[in-house]
Amino acid sequence: MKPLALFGGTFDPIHIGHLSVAWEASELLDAEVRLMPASVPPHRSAPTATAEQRVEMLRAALRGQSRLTLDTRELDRSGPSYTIDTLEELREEFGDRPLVLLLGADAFAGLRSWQRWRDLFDVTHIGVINRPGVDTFRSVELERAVAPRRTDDPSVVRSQPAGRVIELTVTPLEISATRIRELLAAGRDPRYLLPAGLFDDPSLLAPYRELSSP
Ligand SMILES: Nc1ncnc2c1ncn2[C@@H]1O[C@H](COP(=O)(O)OP(=O)(O)OP(=O)(O)O)[C@@H](O)[C@H]1O
Ligand SMILES: O=C(O)c1ccc[n+]([C@@H]2O[C@H](COP(=O)([O-])O)[C@@H](O)[C@H]2O)c1
Repeated sequence: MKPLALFGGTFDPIHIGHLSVAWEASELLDAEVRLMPASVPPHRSAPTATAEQRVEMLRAALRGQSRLTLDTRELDRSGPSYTIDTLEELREEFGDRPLVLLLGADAFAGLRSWQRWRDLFDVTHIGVINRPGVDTFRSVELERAVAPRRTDDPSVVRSQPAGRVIELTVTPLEISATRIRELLAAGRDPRYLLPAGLFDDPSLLAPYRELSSP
């Protein structure tokens, strides 16, 4: 069955790195991929842009293609957007369809500090995406914990609803939202690090440009 993959993030703002790795993950898994903005991202300070502003940027970024779509369900909940709550809700909705939680290697490295992290494997597979400068299995404890679940075969992921960890090797792109916020705050114009749609409406990037205003 065609898997449904969820790529959660703060997307403050969405950048070309997110889009490119999500696109390649969708090809590698032959999956439908949804970008899923966190309303209140756990484990980090409040984003610069509001949830509504981040969703507007995502809409602008995703325009003109249909492979990647938007899932705003986390905006309907108050409090921290714990992934386990979201995935349990998705499991209820999608029955036995394979679900894959896509995580960049840096996000995956912190998995053991997540809310009820072990329960995630009851409801989803995890697809780990390489990221420049991050050793995907740098934590021996995490490597040991997931070793029995690892596979490099997408057909295994397609044949069961949850419980496996698959490494997805994508074109590495050293782009981060932190760097983009710094550039915008410095009055720079990171045109080719951001999707073109974000430049169509000047109000979309205003929250970051305002950081440099006196
Ligand atoms: N260039 C990239 N390559 C691979 N994965 C990425 C890349 N950028 C972001 N991700 C992944 O996308 C998800 C959402 O990331 P997030 O929205 O926090 O972006 P970020 O660029 O890491 O932001 P920030 O710099 O603000 O921490 C995470 O799983 C993260 O690991
Ligand atoms: O559920 C948790 O405890 C948890 C802890 C940290 C991060 N997450 C999720 O991981 C995704 C990436 O987070 P971030 O902070 O790198 O944008 C995003 O969907 C977050 O909601 C989830």
